[in-house]
Order: sequence, then C-alpha cells, then structure tokens
Amino acid sequence: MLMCEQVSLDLGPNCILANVNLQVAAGESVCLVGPSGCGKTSLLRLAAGAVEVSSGHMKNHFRTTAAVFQEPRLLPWRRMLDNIALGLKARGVNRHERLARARTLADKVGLAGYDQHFPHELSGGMQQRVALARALAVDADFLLLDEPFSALDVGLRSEAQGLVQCLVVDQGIATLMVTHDLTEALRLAHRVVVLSGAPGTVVCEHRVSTPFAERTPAWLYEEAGHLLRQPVVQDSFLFHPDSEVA
Ligand SMILES: Nc1ncnc2c1ncn2[C@@H]1O[C@H](COP(=O)(O)OP(=O)(O)OP(=O)(O)O)[C@@H](O)[C@H]1O
Repeated sequence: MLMCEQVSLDLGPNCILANVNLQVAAGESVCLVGPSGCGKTSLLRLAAGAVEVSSGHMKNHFRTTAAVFQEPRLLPWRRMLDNIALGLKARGVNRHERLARARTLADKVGLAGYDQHFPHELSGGMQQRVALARALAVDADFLLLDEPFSALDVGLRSEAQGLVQCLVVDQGIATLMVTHDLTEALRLAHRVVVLSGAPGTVVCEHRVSTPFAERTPAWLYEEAGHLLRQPVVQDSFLFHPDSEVA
C-alpha cells in the first residue's frame, strides 16, 4: 500500500504540494488529474522515493515499484529484448534467464517476433509497450505511470490503455497514473483523484464503481460530463461552462 498523509513538498522557495492525503491499496488503480503544473509528476516522484517530503508522511509498502514515463526512454543501441531485460541485468539475473523472461513479457504486450529490432525500428506505440514490459520485468506490484500514452495517436492509445487495464484486472498490479485525459482516467481507474493547482492539493476523489467491461466510450463521455459538473472540478480545470467565450 502507498500512504500519503498531510504531505507537503517545497522546491526552492515554492510550495508545490500542500497537505496531500492519498492512498493506493494493493491491486488498486488510481488516476491523478489536475491542471498543468499542479504537482502530479512531483507526487509520483515522491511515491518513487526520488524526492523527500518537506512535511507529512509518505510510506510506500509495495514490494517493487517501477515507473513508465511519457517518453519510452529505451536504450537506442540495445535490441528490444535487451531493453525489456535491462532491470533484470541490474539485479544479477543471468543472460539466459533474463532473455527468457523478456520474451514472455514481449509476448504478453503483443511484441512477439520483434526480439531483434532496435527502438528506432519500432513504432511509438510499440516502444511504449517495451517500456511497459521493462517495468513489469522486475516483477513490480506497483506501477507509476506518468502520462505514458499522451504521445500516442488515438488507436494506439486505446490499445495501450487496454493493456494496462489487463494488468490491473488480471494480474492485480496497483497503479498510480497521471493523465490529462479525464476519459482515460475513468476508463482505467478504480478511483480518480483531482488536484487543484498552486499549491497542489486533493480537491475531489471520485470512486468509479462501474465494472471495467461496461466502461464504453459513451459511458466514459457521460461520466466525464458528470464529473466536470462538480464546481471543485471545474475550478481545478478553470473550466466554467457558463462563462462567455470572447
Ligand atoms: N526541480 C524543480 N525545482 C523547482 N521547481 C520545480 C522542479 N520540478 C518541478 N517544479 C515545479 O513544480 C510545479 C509542479 O510541477 P509538476 O511537473 O509536478 O506538475 P504537473 O502537474 O505534473 O505538470 P504537467 O501536467 O504540466 O506535467 C511546477 O510549477 C514546476 O515548475
């Protein structure tokens, strides 16, 4: 479990996050949304242990935490399987074993047959799937996802979202994911957490009880509409439906 209690983060003279309370339980998928600059990535960095809280308590009780970023961050001189196996090498797993595990994961993310390809020979969506497989290779029970699909076109994005949904539903991997896309959050999350800006703080938590299989596109847009009708959410996104457009 991840537990944030009254967490604040100052960077230089600026208060980036203030009194954030957030929990992610085992197997739970939580999506963070909020305006640009409100501290979503900073919160992921705190969860990853990359930065220390300025005040409050942050405890990550998951066994293994792995991260996937907006850019796949693959090693261009390494072939696809070696990129997936990177974390295993760092953990001292022998080459035969790590390639076998990487191949199993490549199959799982739909990349069978591309073992010997270099990153530049793969599409953006495929590269992002390699990054996901690399995170899974270390047997993570908690994934931090920082807008992992924002650079993908609509079709690839939907495919990648389906993959993450499978990880959550079939394998019970917990996720904390940052996205700008409310419909993406509603598709993938058990809970959507809305942050407001400057400094970032939680203004709304929305539990999504509709089963994943029933979250059709029509449902997603309707549910996003409901959420955006809440004044705190509108304020967070500076979205005022009744304001005049000049
Ligand atoms: N190393 C740093 N030093 C000082 N300020 C920083 C540092 N990193 C981030 N910030 C500031 O912290 C604030 C929050 O940044 P962060 O990247 O966490 O926001 P975000 O919500 O993820 O933004 P976006 O949605 O645009 O990606 C921003 O104002 C940013 O300028």
